[in-house]
Amino acid sequence: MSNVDVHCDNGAVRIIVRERPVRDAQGFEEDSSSVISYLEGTRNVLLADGRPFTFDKVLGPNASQEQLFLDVSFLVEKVKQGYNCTALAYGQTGTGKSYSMGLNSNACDGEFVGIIPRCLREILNTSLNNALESHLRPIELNASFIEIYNEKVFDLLSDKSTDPISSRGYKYTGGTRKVLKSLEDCYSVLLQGNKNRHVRPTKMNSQSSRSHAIFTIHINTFSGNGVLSTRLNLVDLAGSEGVRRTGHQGMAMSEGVNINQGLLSIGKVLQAKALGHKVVPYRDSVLTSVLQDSLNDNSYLTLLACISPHRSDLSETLSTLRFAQSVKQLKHSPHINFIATDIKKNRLKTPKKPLMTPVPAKPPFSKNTINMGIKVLKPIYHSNTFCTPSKLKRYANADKLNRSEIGLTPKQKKKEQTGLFQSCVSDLPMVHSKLLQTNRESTIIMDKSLDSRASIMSLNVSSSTVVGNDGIASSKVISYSPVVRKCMVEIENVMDSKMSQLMETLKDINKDNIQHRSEIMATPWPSTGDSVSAGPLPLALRNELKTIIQEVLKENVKSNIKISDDANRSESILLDSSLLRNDPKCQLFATSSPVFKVPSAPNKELNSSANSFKTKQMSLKVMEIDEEAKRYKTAIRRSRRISAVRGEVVLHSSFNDLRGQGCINEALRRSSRISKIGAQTELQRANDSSMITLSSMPRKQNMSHIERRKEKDGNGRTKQASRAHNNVSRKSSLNNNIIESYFTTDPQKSSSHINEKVKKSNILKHRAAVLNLLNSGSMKELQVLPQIGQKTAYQLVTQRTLNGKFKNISQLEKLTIWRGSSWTRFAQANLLID
Ligand SMILES: Nc1ncnc2c1ncn2[C@@H]1O[C@H](COP(=O)(O)OP(=O)(O)OP(=O)(O)O)[C@@H](O)[C@H]1O
Repeated sequence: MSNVDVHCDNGAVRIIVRERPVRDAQGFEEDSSSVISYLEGTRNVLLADGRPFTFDKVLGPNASQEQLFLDVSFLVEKVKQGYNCTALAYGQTGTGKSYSMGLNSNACDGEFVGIIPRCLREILNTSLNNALESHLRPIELNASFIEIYNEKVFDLLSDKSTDPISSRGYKYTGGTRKVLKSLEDCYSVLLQGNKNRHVRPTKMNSQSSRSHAIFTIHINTFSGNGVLSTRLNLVDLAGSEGVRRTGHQGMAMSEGVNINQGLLSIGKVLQAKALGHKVVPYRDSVLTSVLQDSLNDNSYLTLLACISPHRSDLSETLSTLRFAQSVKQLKHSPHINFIATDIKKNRLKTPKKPLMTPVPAKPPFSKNTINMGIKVLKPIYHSNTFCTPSKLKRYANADKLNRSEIGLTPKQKKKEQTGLFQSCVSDLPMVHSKLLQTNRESTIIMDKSLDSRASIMSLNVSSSTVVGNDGIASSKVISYSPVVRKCMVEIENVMDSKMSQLMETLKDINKDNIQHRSEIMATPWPSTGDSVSAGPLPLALRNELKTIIQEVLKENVKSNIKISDDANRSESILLDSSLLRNDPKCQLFATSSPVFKVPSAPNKELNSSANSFKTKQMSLKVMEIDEEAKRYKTAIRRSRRISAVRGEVVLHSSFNDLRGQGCINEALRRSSRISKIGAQTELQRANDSSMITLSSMPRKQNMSHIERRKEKDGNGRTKQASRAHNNVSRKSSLNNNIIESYFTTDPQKSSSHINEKVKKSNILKHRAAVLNLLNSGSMKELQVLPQIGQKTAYQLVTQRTLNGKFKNISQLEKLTIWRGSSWTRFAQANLLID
């Protein structure tokens, strides 16, 4: 058995096992034979009672302190490089931990000096050498010495070393630091700490350490603009011991328990780290919480496992060897602890972001601009302005503001206008390009005000659908703004004059071709939605056009079309000048813009008899029909309601007449809501004028319509059918009474001097009828009344069911169903209040 020099690797975690010499047989029986053996030729394998264990280095009982330090000295090198390092002495009591670490009584003398003084000496020599070589890298050495005794931290270098500085639950913030400038300082620190340490003689060791001692060498190396702050922790753990063998009692036994607890917790921490657990129980004991920085991954760790050669200590020896093997599983990856102190200096050295590129100053005028004494304005973006993203965004929005409401710049708008005119001209199939070229300048007189307005106003070109008299979409058309339409009227005028010239020319040439008119009429015209093909027209088509244009021109000459700048009057203007447009074959001018929302049927009527009416007469006629349509709509609505109540659809003759005149087209476009408002207005008007009956012509017609319908019901039905019908009509007789009450008064009387008594009695009758209807009518019947919708009817029926019939109007008014002015509107619409 010989001491084996084992080559150590440079791993972050290293395990060194040292066997102490055989103890003297004092006090208890000892077996002189050792249970530890070593394989020859190997330096890192030992056999404990025949069980092999492999470590980084195994030191036999004859290994000197110098040999041990050589295996540990690499930690000194790592500390000087800037890494945190920890040397941990672990083992059974009396196995030479304190001896190896150099914390026994004769620590500073001779060859028995342990690891701590040797490290101090090595580090101190290095710092002195560096100080001599260069003043740029001075080293600052400090030492702290604490112990953990009974789960309390004691500062061994403090004057009050007996007072704990921290205990379980309180964070350890560090002890007294002694500056180390010479070997004497180092020795004095060691002696002071050893003197204050808790030591008790035991059966196993005459100077048994009863605490875990932590000697820390703090090294601050100034490097450049920062400090390398590292520390070397040299830990002498208390020895594990069995109460039975040591024979401790009382305080000594409690010390042993705490010692074993600390060792157990450090074992748990190392095991958890070795197994890769995310949660490491550092706070299980004060020992592990103090050593947390030394046991983490950012540290070089060397474990010195001290074992006993005696068979009596075999179990403890095996336990220590197993613990050492588990620590070998740790994978540490330490890094240099550099603390930058000169922050300002570092900041200055930090590369700055390149400055934002300024927007080049754009001169407001070019260099060639002659200075006419005008004060040159400063550019908006001067050279000192940096073009930040927010500014760019703001300028982009400013550019958008210069655009028109349709998103076009003035230049783009002008371009669009030019293109529009060109397209209008090119799309006119009957206008030949040569005609426009001749005498154009003398004919076209574009108003400048129009031009300027066109540049200001938007083009507003949109497409929509033209709805025919039957309510079916007939064609898709394009609508333009009033300005564009005026311009198109100008083109019409030009075209008319050119057409007249053309007709005069063609009149003599193509007389024979007119005979083919019937064939041309059968030729299908392109639909409005299709693009009209440009190019030369067939001869037959031109002849047909000639006839149409001749007819139109006659009217145009008489109409004396004028263009007004008043955009509001563009409706009538375009109506008057739209003779070409009214022709179904000239659909280019067709439009569904609001301008052309006048009923189309009168236009048709006018078209059919265009030769017999003058333009002014046409306008008057249109206005008359339109007014009539407005007057008829109330009567139409009421007759339709009566029909709906009776469950039949009655088409009044006047209704058909209206349809023929195009008024029904207007009525169909109106929503029921507008109709209700109209009815309310109508009733309001009747109320204001103190006239119950409607004296106008449509009301008369409506009255006659109801009477005729009654006669028809009486004469045209069989007895059975009329009986069944009477059942139905009886139900809605109240409704009819209400509605007819509007018409029963003699119009002559109402128009002249109406009798107040008759008026009052009629109102009372009417109110009684309304009340009866509210008390007996169904939901559907109640909705016949103005201002009664589905919801109100439901609420009225509900109130009637819950509270009984309504006795009078005031009871009706007190219902909670009315919201806001709904009662007033309902009462006024039904003449329930004056
Ligand atoms: N390798 C060795 N060479 C010579 N003497 C040794 C060696 N190891 C230990 N000793 C001696 O054994 C005795 C006990 O050593 P030490 O106090 O260091 O044990 P320990 O492990 O620290 O015990 P404890 O844990 O109780 O403090 C000391 O007197 C010491 O001189």
